[in-house]
Order: sequence, then C-alpha cells, then structure tokens
Amino acid sequence: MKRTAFIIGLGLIGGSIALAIRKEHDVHIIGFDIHSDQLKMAHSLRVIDESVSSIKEGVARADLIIFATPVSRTTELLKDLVDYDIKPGAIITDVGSTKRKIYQQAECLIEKGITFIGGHPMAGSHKSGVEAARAHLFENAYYILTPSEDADARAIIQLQNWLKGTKATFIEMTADQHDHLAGAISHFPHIVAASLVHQVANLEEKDPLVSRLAAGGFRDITRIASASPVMWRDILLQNKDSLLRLLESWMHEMKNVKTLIEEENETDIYTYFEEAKAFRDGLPVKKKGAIPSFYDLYVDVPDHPGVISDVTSILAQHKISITNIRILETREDIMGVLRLSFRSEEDLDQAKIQLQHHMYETYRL
Ligand SMILES: NC(=O)c1ccc[n+]([C@@H]2O[C@H](COP(=O)([O-])OP(=O)(O)OC[C@H]3O[C@@H](n4cnc5c(N)ncnc54)[C@H](O)[C@@H]3O)[C@@H](O)[C@H]2O)c1
Ligand SMILES: O=C(O)C(=O)C[C@]1(C(=O)O)C=C[C@@H](O)C=C1
Repeated sequence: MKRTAFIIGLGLIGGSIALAIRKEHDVHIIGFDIHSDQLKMAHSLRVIDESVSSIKEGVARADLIIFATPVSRTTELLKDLVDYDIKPGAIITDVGSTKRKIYQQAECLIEKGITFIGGHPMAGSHKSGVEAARAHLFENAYYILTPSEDADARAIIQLQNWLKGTKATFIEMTADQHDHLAGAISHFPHIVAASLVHQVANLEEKDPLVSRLAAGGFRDITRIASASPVMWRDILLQNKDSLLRLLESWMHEMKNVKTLIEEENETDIYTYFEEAKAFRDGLPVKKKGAIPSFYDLYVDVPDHPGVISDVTSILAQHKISITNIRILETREDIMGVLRLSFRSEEDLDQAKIQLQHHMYETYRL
C-alpha cells in the first residue's frame, strides 16, 4: 500500500516539497490550506492527490506530516497536535525559516514519544503561492535539520529519504544555532533590503525621478523586499533576540562607516570595500545557499542592435534553456552586461563554453 504524506500550507514551499517528494516516491499526497483557492489550485496542478477539510483528519492518515505554513501559524498548529491521533512511526517536520520557537512548541510532542524533526530548506524565492512551486527549487541548497539531542538516528535517515527528491544537502544543527546563523545571512539582510526601499520611497515624495533611476544595483540588493510580508513579519517576531543583537552591531558598523566618510579616510574606506569584496568573492558559488539564488552568468555585450538575439540564438542552437535574461547596463558606446539565469550548473557551464567560443566575455559573480 502507498505511503501517505500530508502537507499543511500549500504555498511556494509546501508545493515545492510535495513535488520533490512525488519525484522520488510512489506516494499519496494529501493537503490542507486555510485558503480554499490554494488548495484547489494545488489539486489541479497535481501537487496533491486529495484535500482534507481538517488538519486532524490528515494527521490521522499520514506517515509523514509537513508544516509549511508561516512560522507563527506552525507554532500554533503544533500545539493542537498533542490531542490528535497520530499513526505510530509517523514523522512530523516543518519547513519554517525560524527553528527555536517551533522546537520549543514541539517539545510536548517529543516528550510523548512522537517524532518531530525541525527542518529548513535554505532556498526559496520572493514569490508566494503554489503556482510558483517547483520540484527543483531546493536543488544544491542546504537543507537544515534540527533534531532533538536524543532523536532516533533512523528517523532522521527516514526523513532525509522522504526528502531526497529535493536534491538538497542535509546538515544538522541545534535550533538555537540555526536561528543565530539564519538571522545573519537571511533574516537581517531582509530588514536591510526593506529599509533601502523605504529610504528611496521617502525620497520619492520629494523627487519622483528617483524611482525611475533605481536600476541594476538597487534592484539586485532589494529583490527580496518583494517577498511575503506575512512570512517576514512572523520571522522577525520569532527571531527577535538574534535580530536585536544584529541590529546593534550593524548600527555600530554604520557609525564607523559614517566616521570614515566624515574624515574622508581614503585608505580605510578602500580597505572596507576591499575586505568585503574578498569575503564575498570567496563564498562558494556552486552551492545554492543564501547567495546566489540562481545559476547566473554575466556576459559583456557591445551596445548594438541584434546582440541579444545573437546570444539567445547561440544558446537555442545548443538547446540550452535560460530561465531569465536581464540587461544590467547599456549606455551609448559602453559595454553593457547581460545577466543570464539557468536552471542548473550544467546548463550554465555549457552556455559559458558556447558563448566564449563565439568570443563573448563571460563571468560569474
Ligand atoms: N519563501 C521562501 O523563500 C522560504 C524558504 C524556506 C522556508 N520558508 C518557510 O516556508 C513556510 C511557507 O512559506 P511560503 O513561502 O511557502 O509561503 P506561502 O505564502 O507561499 O505559503 C504559505 C501557505 O500557508 C497557508 N496557511 C497560512 N496559515 C495557515 C493555516 N493556519 N493552516 C493552513 N494553511 C495555512 C497559506 O494559505 C499559504 O498557502 C514559512 O514558514 C517560511 O518561513 C520560506
Ligand atoms: O531567494 C530568496 O528570495 C530568499 O529570500 C530565500 C531565503 C533566503 O534568505 O535565502 C529566504 C528565506 C528562507 O527561509 C530561505 C531562503
């Protein structure tokens, strides 16, 4: 008989996990979402096989239960689980971006002998909803698991086996360590991105030209500010302590930068950027972690008509698909830059070879 997976919250991540599970397992997937349109959409996209009208009903039938709701909802929903019938041997997990509060809430399940292993696939998008779900979303990403100290090693392996279709790399840590690290590389950058957008929005009231000028760099650094406000409100509230500490140290750092500019300290300003560049350039590019989110290749292109169709036709001739294309800069008589995004490392490598063969200068950041 087919095993059953139950996904609660059929948005971007719940949908992507369901698709990844289906890729590797002959499984019956049931789903629940408070928004009936998401549930219907998940059904018609074949993300789930069946919907249920309550969490209690799905939980009673499932071998694997995955909470893919915003983190504050997950904490609340876990509370109710203590009173529900759960199949012996069933594994419960979540995909939330914070881990400590969820783990604390799950402790009452763990004490009852129920297997709960917190999880966080470290990849995503600023898009929401099941329509944006993709089976390959987590390919090459880290998938953090936060099992309790005395968790059964076999259950951890079983969970990894359920999730092997994600093609992610599993890594274990405590919930506290997770929140500390995710605070620095994911949650805090989100606050910075939103604050930059606010700064420009405030300026726009005085000079509407500013948003028309907001191009490459501003758009790159603020992409994530387009993500779900519900999801990010919850993350900030659940990782309050780490974020307050990070804000303090950021403000201290900004004060130092302010002094460097006030003093026109050429040497130290240079060193500030040089050290940041060295660290950023040294980050692993092949791993999908916080950086980069996509397989991006940059191509220098002269600013003349037909160049974009030349690049795309070279790729088409070699059957290399691009998932996105963007012109980052074109000014008269100046080289422009094309940013091409690919689905996989292999596509990117092939594109690089073919474009270089046609004398295009390519590079990765
Ligand atoms: N978006 C990302 O980049 C990303 C990456 C990794 C992890 N996460 C985490 O994944 C979880 C889901 O995020 P998402 O991006 O898929 O959001 P989403 O908005 O696309 O999906 C969330 C879904 O949960 C449903 N939902 C909300 N409250 C519910 C409830 N009480 N019961 C049942 N369903 C409910 C919503 O209707 C929605 O369909 C969050 O905990 C988030 O922190 C997000
Ligand atoms: O790529 C993006 O849009 C993301 O913001 C993804 C991102 C991240 O910060 O890296 C966002 C939150 C998740 O918990 C995990 C991944």
